[in-house]
Amino acid sequence: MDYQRLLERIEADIAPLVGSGTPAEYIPALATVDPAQFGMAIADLEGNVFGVGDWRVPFSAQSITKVFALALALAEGGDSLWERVGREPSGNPFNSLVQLEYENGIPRNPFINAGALVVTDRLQTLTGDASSELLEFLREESGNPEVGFDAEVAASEQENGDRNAALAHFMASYGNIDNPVPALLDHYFWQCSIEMSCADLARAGRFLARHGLRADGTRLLTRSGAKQINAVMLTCGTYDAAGEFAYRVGLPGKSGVGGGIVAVVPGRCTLAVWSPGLDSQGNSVAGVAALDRFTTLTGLSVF
Ligand SMILES: NC(=O)CC[C@H](N)C(=O)O
Repeated sequence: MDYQRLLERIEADIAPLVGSGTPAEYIPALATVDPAQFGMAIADLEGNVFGVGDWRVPFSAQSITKVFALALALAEGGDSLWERVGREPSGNPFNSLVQLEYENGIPRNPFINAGALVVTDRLQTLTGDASSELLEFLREESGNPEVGFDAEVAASEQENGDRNAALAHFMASYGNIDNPVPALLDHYFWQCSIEMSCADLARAGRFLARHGLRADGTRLLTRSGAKQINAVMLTCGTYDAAGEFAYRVGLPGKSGVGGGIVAVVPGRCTLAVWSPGLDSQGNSVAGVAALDRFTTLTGLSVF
């Protein structure tokens, strides 16, 4: 398949949508990003990367990092993580508190903030330095040693982090957080602040398309483990829009409020798209439309 021509067609098709929606306003450092940007990249399993638009521009990966943190926590600590976090869609906004009390401090899934805090807590216990471990992993998988934290975004999240702090303290009251909450929040905010381009993210996500094999050919996850993460991405990766995303795109995907989305075609390729304007559920308007075009034009969905 000529991925380059395909990407150019998609870019032209969705051009009218670039700039629609609004960048995340609750994190001030993200609110000022120019919404009129769009990039998209495809990394195939032979090592090629194709891209259009702003595909080499680093942006705030935000919740996309939750997939990589989950993969690491499962690879290093095994399935006991699932005793502390579920695998069901929440049907609620990503930063919602409402289910936690009547579900005894067990978050619905690892991709809403509450669940991601549990995953980072687990990774912190396993490694002693969750955010640095994650950064190192992302550098290795993307092949880009320049991937780094954005200190301004991390500080902005910390200063406006009451909701995440509330989630973490509330889960700690149920015994579902092992580390001191301030240290956990620190690692979580640094994790969310990691800056990557579409090219970096498409490369870094290839282990999900390669059934668990890392960039260097070693195994991170079993074939079944990779399938399981892809399945949770499909059902929970875009929060309370996961049903709509599956309907339109038909691929496992994980979004972030920086406007990025990573999607996986198992056995074939990984896609990353970025455009900062978000819809009301926190997913990139032009990004979802571009992935919708991709599966519509190619038939490469999991269905
Ligand atoms: N959906 C997201 O990307 C949310 C991540 C953001 N850092 C938060 O914790 O609120």
